[in-house]
Amino acid sequence: MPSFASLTAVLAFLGVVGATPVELQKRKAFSIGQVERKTYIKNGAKSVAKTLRKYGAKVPQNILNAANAGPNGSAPAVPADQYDSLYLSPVDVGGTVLQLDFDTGSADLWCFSDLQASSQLTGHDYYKAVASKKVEGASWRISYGDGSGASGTVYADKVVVGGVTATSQAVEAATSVSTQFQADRDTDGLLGLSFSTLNTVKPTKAKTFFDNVKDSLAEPLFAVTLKYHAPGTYDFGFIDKSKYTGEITYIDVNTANGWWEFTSTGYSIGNGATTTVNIDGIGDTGTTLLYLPTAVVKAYYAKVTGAQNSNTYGGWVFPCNSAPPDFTLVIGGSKQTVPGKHINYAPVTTGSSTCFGGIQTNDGIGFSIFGDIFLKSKYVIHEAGAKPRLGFAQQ
Ligand SMILES: Cc1noc(C)c1CN(C)Cc1cc2n(n1)CCN(c1cc(N)ncn1)C2
Repeated sequence: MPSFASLTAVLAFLGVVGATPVELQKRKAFSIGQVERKTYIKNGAKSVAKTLRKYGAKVPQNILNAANAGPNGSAPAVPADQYDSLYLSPVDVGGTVLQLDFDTGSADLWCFSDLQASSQLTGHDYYKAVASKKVEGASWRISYGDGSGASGTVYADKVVVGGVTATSQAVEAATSVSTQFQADRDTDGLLGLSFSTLNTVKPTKAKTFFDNVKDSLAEPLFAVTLKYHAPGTYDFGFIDKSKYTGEITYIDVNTANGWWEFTSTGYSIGNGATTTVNIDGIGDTGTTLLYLPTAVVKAYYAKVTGAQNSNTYGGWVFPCNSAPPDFTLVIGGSKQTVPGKHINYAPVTTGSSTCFGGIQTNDGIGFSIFGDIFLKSKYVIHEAGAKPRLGFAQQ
C-alpha cells in the first residue's frame, strides 16, 4: 500500500502532467496577492508562545524575550488609611485617573461617575460618561459581604493599568452607591480581578480587565504584593523575583464559584505543632481581614493575653499592648506565616487601648476568606490558563 507521502507526490505530478499542451499554453503566469489577516502574528516567537500556551505548555524565557511579549505593567497598591483597611491603585478610565480598589473577590470594574447626584461626588475623581460609548440596554448592580454596594449603567471605554491597556473595557458607571461608599471619599470604585463568571452586568456578563488583557501579556498572570502599612504593587504579565524570597509554592484553584478558591491543609500558632485540617477559602484582596473556622480562631486567641470575643465590638478583641503570636497556614505543603504584628488590626475606636483582631471567624460566610491580613506578607501569583493556579512566596 503506497504511503500517504508517495500518493501525494503522485497526485502532485499528475496535476502538472495531466494538463494537455493546449491547457499548458492557456495557463498564464499569475500571482495571487496575499491579504494580511488582521490577526496575523508578525512575530514568530509570539506565535510559538501563543501555541505553547494554547496547549498548556510553559513558555521558555528565551521565547518570551524573543516574543518581546508585553506590554507588561505594574500599578502601585497604596493603603487608604493607617490600618490598611483597603488598598487603592491609580487607573486611567476613559481619560480620567481614578483611585480603584483592586478586588480579587469580585469581577466588576465600576466607578463613581457624572451620572450620580453631584452631592455624591464630593472629594472623588469620577468617570465622565460619554453617550456614544454607552452599551445600550446594559446595567449592573453589586453588593458586597459588608452590605455595601452600587449600581448603574455600562460604557465601553479605554482603561489603562500600569501601562497595560484594555481598549474596550466594560466600564460600569455608577448611578447610585451605598452609604458606605458615599462616606468613603478615598475609593473611586473597584477593579474586579476574580473570574468573569462573577460579573453582575445584565443581560450579558462583562469581562474583567485581566480577562481582556491576559492574552496580550508575556504570561497570563498577575502578581499581588500588598504590604503592611506601606505601598505594594499589582504586576501584570510577569513574575518579579525582587519581590519575594525563597521558593514559590503553587496550588490548583477551584474556579467553580468564580473565586481564586483553594484549600489549606492545616495551621499552627506561634512555634506550636501543626494541626492538620482542611480549610477551604478564597484569596480576596477586597476583604480587609482573615476569616477562618471558629475552632481555629478560638485556638489562636487562646494564646493571646486578654483576648475575648466581644459582642460590643462584633468580634475578637484584645489589649493593644498584647503581642499576638505568628499564625501559619499550610498551603500546597508549604508553611505560609503571618507575622503576629499583622494580626493587631486597629483600635476598636480611635485612641482605645482595645484592639480589633485581624483574625475573625468565618461564621455565616460558609468558607474562609484569606484577606489582606494574610496577603500583606506574601507575594501571590494569580495564573490563568487551562488550569488556573495560585503561587505563594514569602515577601
Ligand atoms: C472606608 C473603608 N475602609 O475599609 C472599608 C471596607 C471601607 C468601606 N468603604 C465603603 C470601602 C469599601 C467597602 C467595600 N469595599 N470598599 C471593597 C468592596 N467590598 C468588599 C469586597 C470583597 N471582595 N469582599 C468584601 N467586601 C466592600
